[in-house]
Amino acid sequence: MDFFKYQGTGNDFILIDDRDETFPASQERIARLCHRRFGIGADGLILLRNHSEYDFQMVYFNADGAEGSMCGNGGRCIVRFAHDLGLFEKETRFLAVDGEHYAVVTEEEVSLKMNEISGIDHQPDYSFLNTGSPHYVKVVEDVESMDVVAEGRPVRYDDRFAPGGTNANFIEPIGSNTLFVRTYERGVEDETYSCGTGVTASALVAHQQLGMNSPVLIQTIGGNLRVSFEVTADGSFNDLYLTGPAVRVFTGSIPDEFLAD
Ligand SMILES: N[C@@H](CCC[C@H](N)C(=O)O)C(=O)O
Repeated sequence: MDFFKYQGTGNDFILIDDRDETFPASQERIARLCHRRFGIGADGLILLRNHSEYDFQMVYFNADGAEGSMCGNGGRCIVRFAHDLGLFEKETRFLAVDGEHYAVVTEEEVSLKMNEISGIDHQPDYSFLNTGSPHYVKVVEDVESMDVVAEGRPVRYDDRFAPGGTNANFIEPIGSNTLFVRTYERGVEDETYSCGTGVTASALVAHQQLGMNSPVLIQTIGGNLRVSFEVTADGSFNDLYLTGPAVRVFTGSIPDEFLAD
């Protein structure tokens, strides 16, 4: 079976064209394919399937092999994949676990529309919101030198976010409208180079807590993204877009023994 590897600002994914629905999805198999020593290596695996009302459907699994909530960078990567497969020309609508998404591609970038966000829970030392996946966001000093795994893992498993847990983002303003964001990702159980739903959450928190305006520019370990949005009269965020590069990095074939039971 063929596979494709894409990355969006260093958040990397195995993409499978599963329009014939023959991929034998199991948690153990997907975790093995995502393993960086015993498999292909990736932060997640994404199936592209047919859907009668959309250009395609995205089915996302975290690196631990469990089906996940929405993945923003994965969403941008599957849009690039669908474009490479010739499923649309410039604009697309597809279905993901959190509903319909619209996206537009250029040569350099994929811009993905995220769902409207109605509220952010601001606590004294952190904020929490769901941008398709749950995100804790904390403003810190010197984010580049902090130990994201040591700080993020206890938050990910904290009782306040049980039973599902949360992703944990640490953000620092590095310009009037620019943030540096680092993320501990649930389901990868490590820091990733970038997290699209996390970056989106971070930009909205930065708007409310740090006075940043749309578009908020984001630096991650894996590259640059930007988040644009409109704020409605009731304080919700709509016309929310996550924009940045999404690139095919290689193609290959999964040996039959990996796919056999
Ligand atoms: N990398 C993702 C987030 C994927 C979901 C996350 N690991 C979770 O389980 O909440 C992104 O780019 O948004």
